[in-house]
Amino acid sequence: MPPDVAPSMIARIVPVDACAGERARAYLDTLTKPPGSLGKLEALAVQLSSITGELMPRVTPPGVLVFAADHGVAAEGVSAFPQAVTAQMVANFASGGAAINVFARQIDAHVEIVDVGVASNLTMHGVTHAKVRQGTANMALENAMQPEEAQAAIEVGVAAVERARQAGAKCLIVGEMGIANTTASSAMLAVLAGTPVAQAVGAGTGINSVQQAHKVAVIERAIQARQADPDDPLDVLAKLGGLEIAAMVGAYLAAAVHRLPAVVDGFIATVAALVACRLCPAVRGYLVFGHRSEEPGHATALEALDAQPLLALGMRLGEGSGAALAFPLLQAAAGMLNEMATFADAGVSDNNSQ
Ligand SMILES: O=C(O)c1ccc[n+]([C@@H]2O[C@H](COP(=O)([O-])O)[C@@H](O)[C@H]2O)c1
Ligand SMILES: Cc1cc2nc[nH]c2cc1C
Repeated sequence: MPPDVAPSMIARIVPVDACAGERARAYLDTLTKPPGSLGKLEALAVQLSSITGELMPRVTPPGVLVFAADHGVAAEGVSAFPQAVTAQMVANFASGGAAINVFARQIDAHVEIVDVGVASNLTMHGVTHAKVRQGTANMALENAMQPEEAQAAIEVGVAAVERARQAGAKCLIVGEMGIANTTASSAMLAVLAGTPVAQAVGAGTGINSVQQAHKVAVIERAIQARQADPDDPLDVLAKLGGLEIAAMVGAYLAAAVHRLPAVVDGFIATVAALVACRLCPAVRGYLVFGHRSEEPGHATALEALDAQPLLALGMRLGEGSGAALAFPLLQAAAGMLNEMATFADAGVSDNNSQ
């Protein structure tokens, strides 16, 4: 059995640098604006300094990582779309036609699509082959993954961050694609946050209320049968999770190891972030929450992480789309620290001059 990747990563994570954050906070008040007038952007600038340890943090170029995998629980009829759409969308990502491709081009991001567990064999150009298995098992009938498979999928996420870093990425935008992964995420969230399943379940890709009641029943049955330990995030991940969700956990851990800001996307991404933060609470400081998804469980997941996302655009797509759209705000926050003139530089009277 391979050595557990999560503990070895966790040992390398240090909390964000609060002193660097304080220096940025003080410096912001010397810039040519009334103190605090850039609101949440100032808090974001402070966070970027505390993540990188630098008064003048850099977030460009960003790297987009999209992890794709299938879910055995799709066989229970919990999604509005057939399982084949996962592979079809991976092909669409590879040819540059998906929303994430468009948004990534707008921010000059390098994009890597990683097959961590798509059910069919993919051979197209532009997809990294890192398949751990051909989709998870149906969690209603058996554990979604073996613990070693979850570990291997975490390792896929770690390795992808390493490649993004080698390619020069200064900020990570992490996304996913996987038909039925809202079912896995809702099950994980219900166990990890101790909330009723009905509160963690939504329409995903667009199921109706009758189908949603069925989805709740499938998840309740799976939770009852799997008996995942709520105090053991890796147990929850392996028994109820997904391969792409595990890869995202690995990506967030690796971002923290390398002191890179990671922009969290929607519901599935936030549940993965919750696993990473339960494994290592110091990861939380490295995460910037891009948007609030329409998926109702997202509110519960965000609350569990005490997170307030930057945007709320009524989106529920996934792929990293909401995180990519939030990225220009990180650019603005970093740009403020790097480029704004101080009162002294610009010869502008500050509020202590009268
Ligand atoms: O990111 C979100 O908040 C989000 C909310 C609902 C659906 N999705 C996407 O839709 C797919 C999962 O939906 P479903 O209905 O198949 O479970 C998966 O590919 C996700 O990327 C994503
Ligand atoms: C078309 C489609 C695109 C997606 N992107 C992320 N999840 C998705 C689900 C569907 C169904």
